[in-house]
Amino acid sequence: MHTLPASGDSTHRGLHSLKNARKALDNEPLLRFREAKKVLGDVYGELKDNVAELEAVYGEIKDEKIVASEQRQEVEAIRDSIKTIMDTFQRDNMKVVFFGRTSNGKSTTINAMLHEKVLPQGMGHTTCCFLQVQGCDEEKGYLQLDDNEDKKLEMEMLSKIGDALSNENEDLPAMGQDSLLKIFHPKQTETGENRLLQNDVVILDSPGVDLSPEFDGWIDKHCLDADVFVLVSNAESTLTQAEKNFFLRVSKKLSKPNVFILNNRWDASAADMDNIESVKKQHLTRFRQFLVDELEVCNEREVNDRIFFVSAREVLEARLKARGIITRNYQADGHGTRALEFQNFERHFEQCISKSAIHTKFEAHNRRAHEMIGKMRTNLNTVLTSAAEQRTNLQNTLNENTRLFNECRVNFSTFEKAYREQTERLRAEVHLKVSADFFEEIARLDAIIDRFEEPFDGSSAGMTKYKQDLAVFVDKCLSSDLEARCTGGLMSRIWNLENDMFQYVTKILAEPYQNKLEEVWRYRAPFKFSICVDVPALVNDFHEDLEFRFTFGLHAMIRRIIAYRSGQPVTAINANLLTPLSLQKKNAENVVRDENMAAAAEEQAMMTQMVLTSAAFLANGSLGVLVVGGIVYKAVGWRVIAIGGAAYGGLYAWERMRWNSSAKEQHLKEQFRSHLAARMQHVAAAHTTHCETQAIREMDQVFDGLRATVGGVHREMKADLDEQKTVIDGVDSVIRTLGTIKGKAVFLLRNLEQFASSYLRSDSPSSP
Ligand SMILES: Nc1nc2c(ncn2[C@@H]2O[C@H](COP(=O)(O)OP(=O)(O)OP(=O)(O)O)[C@@H](O)[C@H]2O)c(=O)[nH]1
Repeated sequence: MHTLPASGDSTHRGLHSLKNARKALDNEPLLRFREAKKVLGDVYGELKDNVAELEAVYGEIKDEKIVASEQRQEVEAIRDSIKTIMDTFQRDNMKVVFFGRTSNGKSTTINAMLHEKVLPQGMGHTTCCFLQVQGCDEEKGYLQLDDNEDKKLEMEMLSKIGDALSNENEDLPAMGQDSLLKIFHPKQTETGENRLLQNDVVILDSPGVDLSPEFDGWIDKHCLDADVFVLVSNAESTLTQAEKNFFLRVSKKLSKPNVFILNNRWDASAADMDNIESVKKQHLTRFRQFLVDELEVCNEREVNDRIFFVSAREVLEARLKARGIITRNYQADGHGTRALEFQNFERHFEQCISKSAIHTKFEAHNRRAHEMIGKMRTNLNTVLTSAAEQRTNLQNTLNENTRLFNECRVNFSTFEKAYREQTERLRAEVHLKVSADFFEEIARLDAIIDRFEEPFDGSSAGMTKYKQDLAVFVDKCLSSDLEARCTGGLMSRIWNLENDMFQYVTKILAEPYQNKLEEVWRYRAPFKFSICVDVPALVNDFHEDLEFRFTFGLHAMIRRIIAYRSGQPVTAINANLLTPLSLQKKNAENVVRDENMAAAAEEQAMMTQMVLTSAAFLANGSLGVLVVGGIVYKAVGWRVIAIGGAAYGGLYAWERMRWNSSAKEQHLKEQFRSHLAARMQHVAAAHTTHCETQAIREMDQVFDGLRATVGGVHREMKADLDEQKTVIDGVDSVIRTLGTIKGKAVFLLRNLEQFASSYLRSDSPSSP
């Protein structure tokens, strides 16, 4: 017995096993069915895996543009069809139906073919319903009623249920003639393997056709899937009309059924040696006529392999004896020839049933598999086309976005360069404007100071407070004036510049990102210069000089010279210049406040000393004075000297007369203005730089804000690009996977073609 791997065994998938075993299998037609079943089962198994893989791939693709619901549903439908076919596939078998009149020996023939007494037989026994024998993997056989598949009955019940004459079957379920009782007989028994059952052959025994049969019902219920019909006739009589009628109905319902005719009980004719050949000839003529002309199921050449003269009883008993079940067997003359004829029948029967079953069962499955693979390929092609289109779209979008991204980066660096140039230009403008405003404001100082109307108090404390208040007042006026001038003059310029920057950056950003910029821009406060002149600090070293001092007096002159030489306001020069330095140091608290001022005081003292020394030199050198006086006297005459002296004295008297409180206030204000103006000129450069810094800082802030936003946008764009690349990679991988599945489908198609040529083509060994 040849053993084949069980159907669905993946390690033996493919057709190669077939080729290797081809020769052996040609002699074992029943194995061909199993092998074909296995090969096609493997194809279906692979198709199922393929569809499952495809379904999983579709499941992962969320994009409806690639896989439309129509394609998904189609794959699900293919998956369900495969499952249904595979389920029926497992049940596919080779079916033979035995017909004939009562007691012609159908049961005996079946038992002989099974090498075992499976069905009850005997003269006293009449089969009353359809009995179907099929193999089971269990060790012990059992019965099953067709309409109650869940219930297993004991094998011992068989003779009671199947026997119409039994008295004990009254309490058993009523079995109509067309009802079916399934007999599951172990494929493997203690005495060996049952070849037919092992190879998926199902045998159906029928009630006698002479028992008022309902042919149509029988055929519809039990015979539509039959591969072979065996008519067991009695060699001692001829074919009855009932037998003929049955097969005429069969050949009407099934196109070209495979019919074998067994002339059973041929042993009974053995005694009549003289007539045997003429009887056989007579039978043959009738049967040929019936098969070829009436039924038209075979031609003259084939019919010889369809009619056999046998003795089922002899064969059965011989086989039972061979297995040691009985000790004596029935044999009549010529039993050897009949035994050979029976074997001949079995060989032809096996070839016929195998070929027929392969065709009827697997041709349809093969065609369905073709259709499903075709559908799957069309489905795959649709999805592949959509995927390719989607990929092109994605790639175009990616290219466009990459171009926008690069363009945006280049534009921003161009913008940055332009921004640097603009800021430098703005710096120059701020410099010009602020310094001009500042100097204008210095020029307007007397007007500001004149607006200060606090009553003037000449006392020392009153003076200090007056000066402090004046400083605060001027500071306030100056700061607000300068702020208003500078901001007013530059605000629109700065705002325009900022707006231009915003507009430019808006333009270089792609549309979806523009609103981000607007959000940043919307909450920006307008620019304003913050100006702090700090007048109190500037007039910190201011020392008013309200002593009456004649304009052309020595003291005033020295101070003016020192102020001129040191580049400081005259009011910053100590009033007590002629007081010795050692004495001044005792009042150091008031005069020298810090190291700088100490250094200034020391410098002033040195200058005073120098001027005084020069004056003393002139005064003390009497000879020099006399010489100079003489020269002057000689040059201009006494009248001019007298007029000069009178003018000098007159000037002194006039100035002395005008020296009152109001004059002091005016003097103080004038001194304050002049001191402040000089100080402000000193700090003008620092002030301008401070304003420039503010303007530049403002611009930098705006630029930084824009850069941060653009940077964020760039990061976002980059992330988008990366994501798009990932999506494209995903689509690529889908296309690759689908390509692989498509390749597998093509391979499966080839397998199906090969299957068809090996099993289904008319010139294949299995073809009928
Ligand atoms: N001499 C002889 N007797 C046979 C032969 N075949 C069957 N018989 C006998 O005929 C009788 C009836 O055989 P079955 O096999 O029960 O006949 P059946 O066609 O199954 O009858 P039903 O079950 O009633 O339809 C049995 O006693 C068999 O021993 C044969 O070839 N030669």
